[in-house]
Amino acid sequence: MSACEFESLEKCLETHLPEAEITEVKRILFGKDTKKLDLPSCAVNAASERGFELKGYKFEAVQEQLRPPREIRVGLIQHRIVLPTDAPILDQINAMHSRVGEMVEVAAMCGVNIICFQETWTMPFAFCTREKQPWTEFAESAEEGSTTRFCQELAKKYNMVVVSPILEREELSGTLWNTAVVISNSGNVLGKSRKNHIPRVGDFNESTYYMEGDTGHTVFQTQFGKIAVNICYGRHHPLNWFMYSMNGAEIIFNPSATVGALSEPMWPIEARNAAIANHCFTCAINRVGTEHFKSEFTSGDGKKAHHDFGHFYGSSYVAAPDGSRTPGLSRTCDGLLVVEMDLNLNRQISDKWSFKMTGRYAEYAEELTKAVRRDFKPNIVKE
Ligand SMILES: NC(=O)NCCC(=O)O
Repeated sequence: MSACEFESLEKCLETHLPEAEITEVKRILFGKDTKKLDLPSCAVNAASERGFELKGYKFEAVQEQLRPPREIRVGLIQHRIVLPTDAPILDQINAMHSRVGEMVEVAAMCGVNIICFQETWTMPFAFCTREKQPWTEFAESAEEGSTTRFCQELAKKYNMVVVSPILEREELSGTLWNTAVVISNSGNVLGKSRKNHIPRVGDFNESTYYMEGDTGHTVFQTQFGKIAVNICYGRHHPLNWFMYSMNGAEIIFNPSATVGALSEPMWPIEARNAAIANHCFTCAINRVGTEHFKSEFTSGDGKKAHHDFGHFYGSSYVAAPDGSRTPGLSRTCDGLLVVEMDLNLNRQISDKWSFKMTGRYAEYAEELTKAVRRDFKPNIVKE
């Protein structure tokens, strides 16, 4: 079986492990069991008719005496590109709008309050090619572009916060950015968060296209909680997660595009670890499928030129501050993951483990300030 045919680790465990052992294996691998959500049959039927996986889970918190529960639902959407990469650009964008639109409608049936799409969701992940044309033509204004307009309609129609990661062209300067547009459930653009860390690994030649973000670690106060967006490669940087959390994020989304050969063993660990370390929820989203490009490109490793990036392995999941996590969506199919969470869990776990309280931030800040200077001398004691 090839990597792009293997459906999921969870399915494999369930198929092959004895009944008596599966509960213990899952407890050790995934933490406290997440209950399955009872999703409405209209949503289940619509997902099946429209050919995508629909899964729902619930993280619970203790009922407090003084604070009411803060239960909300998030939706994560992963999908493959709809049309071939050489179809006319507008057709590709429109096809993606239509696919994601029908998935968001199902999310609305499931009572989702905040939805997040995958990184640069309106286009193929063409940055492997290093060609500027035609790929930069997918870039749009974060405030006025057709994709933002489309998401504003969805947000208003379904009373849903929409996190829409796109390739952004800044209107005035023409500069390109990798940006998540955050649209309030009122339909207004609340703001945008630009990708802070640009990969320089494998075929991820993104530095050819856009710059490191200049929006810092913005947190967006929505009606359903405080959210932030740490785009893809930023998940390898623990301090990036940390800074969103320092600014008060209760949920950090990680819209991504990454391939199996490169990052799959890291995928289940990084966002989950960030949830633990920062006493918050994290939501990791990855696209699916293999995208074929007309012109061949090389990977600078002496191997033959090729037409694709490899397999994007999906496996989107949500992690909670207590270290538990949902099962992932499939590695191969389009899917919608609906997760109910009580945001009170963040403070409950913070009170239990106290990582935030016990962090020696003033000391780290002082030492880091020295460490980034040219005249820095590492603190090493020698005999
Ligand atoms: N899109 C992106 O930043 N990918 C980089 C590779 C990875 O972080 O797995």
